[in-house]
Amino acid sequence: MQQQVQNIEFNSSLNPLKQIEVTTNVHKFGGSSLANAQCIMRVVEIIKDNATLNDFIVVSANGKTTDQLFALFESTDNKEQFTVQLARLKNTQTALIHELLDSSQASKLLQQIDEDVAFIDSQFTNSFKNSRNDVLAFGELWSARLLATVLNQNVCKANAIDARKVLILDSTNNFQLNEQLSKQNIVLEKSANQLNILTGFIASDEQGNSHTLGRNGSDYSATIAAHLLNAKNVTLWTDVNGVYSADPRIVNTARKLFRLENSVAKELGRLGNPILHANTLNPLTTHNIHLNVASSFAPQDSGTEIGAFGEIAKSEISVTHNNELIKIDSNEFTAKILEQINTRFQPIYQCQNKTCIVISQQFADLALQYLQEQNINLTTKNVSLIAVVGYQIANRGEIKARFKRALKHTDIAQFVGSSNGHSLLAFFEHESSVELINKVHSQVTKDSRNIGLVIAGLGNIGKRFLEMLPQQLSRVPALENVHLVGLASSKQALINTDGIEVSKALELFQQDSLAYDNQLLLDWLSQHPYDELVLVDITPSEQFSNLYQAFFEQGIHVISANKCAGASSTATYKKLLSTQYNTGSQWLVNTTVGAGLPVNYAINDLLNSGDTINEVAGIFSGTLSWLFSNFDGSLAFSQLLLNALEQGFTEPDPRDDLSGLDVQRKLLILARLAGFELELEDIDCQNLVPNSLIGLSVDEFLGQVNLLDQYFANKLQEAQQQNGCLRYVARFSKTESGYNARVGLEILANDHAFANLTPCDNIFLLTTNWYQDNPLIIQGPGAGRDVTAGGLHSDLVNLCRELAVKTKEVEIKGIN
Ligand SMILES: NC(=O)C1=CN([C@@H]2O[C@H](COP(=O)(O)OP(=O)(O)OC[C@H]3O[C@@H](n4cnc5c(N)ncnc54)[C@H](O)[C@@H]3O)[C@@H](O)[C@H]2O)C=CC1
Ligand SMILES: N[C@@H](CC=O)C(=O)O
Repeated sequence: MQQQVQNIEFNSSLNPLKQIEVTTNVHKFGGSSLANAQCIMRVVEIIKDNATLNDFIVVSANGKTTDQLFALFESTDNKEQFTVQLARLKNTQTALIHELLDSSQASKLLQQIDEDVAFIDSQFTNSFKNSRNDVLAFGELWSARLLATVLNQNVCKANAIDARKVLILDSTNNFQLNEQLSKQNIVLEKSANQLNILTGFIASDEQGNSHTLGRNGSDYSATIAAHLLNAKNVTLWTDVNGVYSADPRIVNTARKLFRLENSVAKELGRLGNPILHANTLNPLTTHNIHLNVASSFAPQDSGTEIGAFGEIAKSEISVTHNNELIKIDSNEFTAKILEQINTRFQPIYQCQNKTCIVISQQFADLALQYLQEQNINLTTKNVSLIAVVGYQIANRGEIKARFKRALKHTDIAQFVGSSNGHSLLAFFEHESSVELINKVHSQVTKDSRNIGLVIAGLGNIGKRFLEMLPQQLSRVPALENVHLVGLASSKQALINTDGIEVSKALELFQQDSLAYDNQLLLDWLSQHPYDELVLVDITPSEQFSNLYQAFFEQGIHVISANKCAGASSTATYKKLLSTQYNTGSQWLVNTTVGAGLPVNYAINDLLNSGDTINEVAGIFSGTLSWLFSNFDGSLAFSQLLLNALEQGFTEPDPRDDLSGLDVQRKLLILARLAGFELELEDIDCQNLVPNSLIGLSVDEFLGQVNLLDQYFANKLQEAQQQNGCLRYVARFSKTESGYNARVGLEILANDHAFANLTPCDNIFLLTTNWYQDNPLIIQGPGAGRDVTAGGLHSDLVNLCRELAVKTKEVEIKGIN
């Protein structure tokens, strides 16, 4: 959370950014994010929403400017072509300036552009001999100056910094960063209480010569700056909304990886991942700096976070491929040559016997030139790579086996594990086909998605659900990627994005849980780093069920034992269903009626198969079933009620059973499921709680529970006089004009189907078009710890099966 600090001066006439002290964050915007005036204004909005004063903003050149600057060097023998290209560059910049700035702000920048263009023009005559990097630097310089001026005009004070005054490379040490000098410089150059806009991509040496940090070097500039500034976060704002489990342009089941372990991200970069470049992560490893990849086109999406994470993030697997590699074989590599290759050309692979290396084609010319100078005999070959990457994946036998299975019948040239253990590499002497990459991805990831599980309510049923969880997770394949990440009671919550050890969950909850309120819970849930989040509501709380709307809006799936939302007003219920439908979140409510009995599923199946429900009747309360089956006068009614409470059948407040409210809610849930629209009040309900016991607390009620006894003794006598028995019955039937619905105490004949249940059993009698004369009956225990917790587990498995086949259309700006 960002820290608010008072008393820092800022230009109050402008829309101020949040002001913070101490921590600096670095935001880097790539060329496509700054391609035109609209993009730049979008970046300004992102900065307003996400940056704080004293942050560093690192920029690439606008759009294709760097490509166009490179193109100038190809026209050194054609002045006419050169002039046209230079004019195009100038026009792009002047148009941006005019579009974005007031005339007073624009004039200074326009004058600078004129001077810069004149300088570039002057270099044509000497074929850019010594000024190549100076010319390339203009891309980032223009971009930084423009953004700083736009921010000054619209948001807050901003200061453009030429990175050549800051980042100094050591010409005596392979042009490595001179850290000490660069650190001093960045402190000197940065302006306090302003935004500092640093040019990406460029640096200089001690003599003041300009250098570039290679293609995509701006990411590297950003992480270097973060390292020098001891920053907390670096966000790479780009045109994709994260790192995917494979290139989403060719693998349409690729899923976004919300969190990547540092070493895995580094390995992806090393192997040529198009988003994480090889050098980018190097400066981050010494401090605990978080790196985020996010889309400037969809800033509200959560991107990929890279850092030191625990087991869940470490279990992520991805597939990367690279068709632009070159394999160099030689028996004459010496240790010294290999060392040079390692430092200068970032080899992807080096064979154990040191007779071959594989490097990216990007370095091929330079590497071959270097090897020629060493006078060694070698052969070269173009190769391609498919790599499976994951934390210590080389030690995960089952992944290796699946990868090999996918490669069966291919003419693979070599299959090896990387020396760091984080990747398995398959090399081919031809381009890897799209089909093969898809096959490998599907085999090794099994298209699985990480599912976070949050349990709210750790009482009677919640505890049992939790007890059953370890065995379920290890036994049921559909739950393979389910991770317990949150626990909540009414006042305390424990949230751990790295997962809560299931076998010690209650213990950890007792030790580490913190006080929370609904807003805090919602804030956390809205930022969860999982593909899917499932919340199991095992509370009796209406107030908690009021959060469902927000859960569904965020795409969170809900499994309810809590009946409040299912029995809420028609308006609320309909809104929940439509939100849930629109966001694709699922809502499973099987245990709200009949505990683990599959009555909800049966009604759904009948409707899906074209049947119509005409009547629903039965005994829907385990507690009332148990009480009236056992109530023969030998024990007082109150004594039996306390026994039911003890056995976990009753609601937390047993008056919810006795009042009929629980049965009324269940009948409403079933009637709605059957397609009828009605309110709770439309169901006639007989309340068995005398007025004198209604307003009391649960404890007070239990203290005076014997006040129930006389009434029920009388009722029992009445039933016995009629040769019948007492049962609390729910009845719903369709009529010509609508429906009849009531729940209440009835005297039934002793041979009635509802009269001969095992105590605690529920019975549901469904009369439908197809089950007309001989209604469908579902009967069995309808309350209790095991059957209810078991029913919730059944919902969880069904939900996870459904989620496993869910494939999301990958939406990436600039791609589709
Ligand atoms: N007992 C049974 O056989 C069945 C129960 N159910 C339902 O299961 C739910 C739980 O029942 P029990 O475990 O018996 O209740 P309980 O009273 O033993 O436990 C309820 C738990 O919910 C927590 N809680 C209450 N308000 C909360 C809130 N606002 N936020 C987070 N947590 C909150 C409490 O701290 C407690 O941990 C109820 O909705 C009940 O209707 C459903 C089917 C069968
Ligand atoms: N109290 C309820 C519990 C299940 O919903 C019952 O007794 O049926």
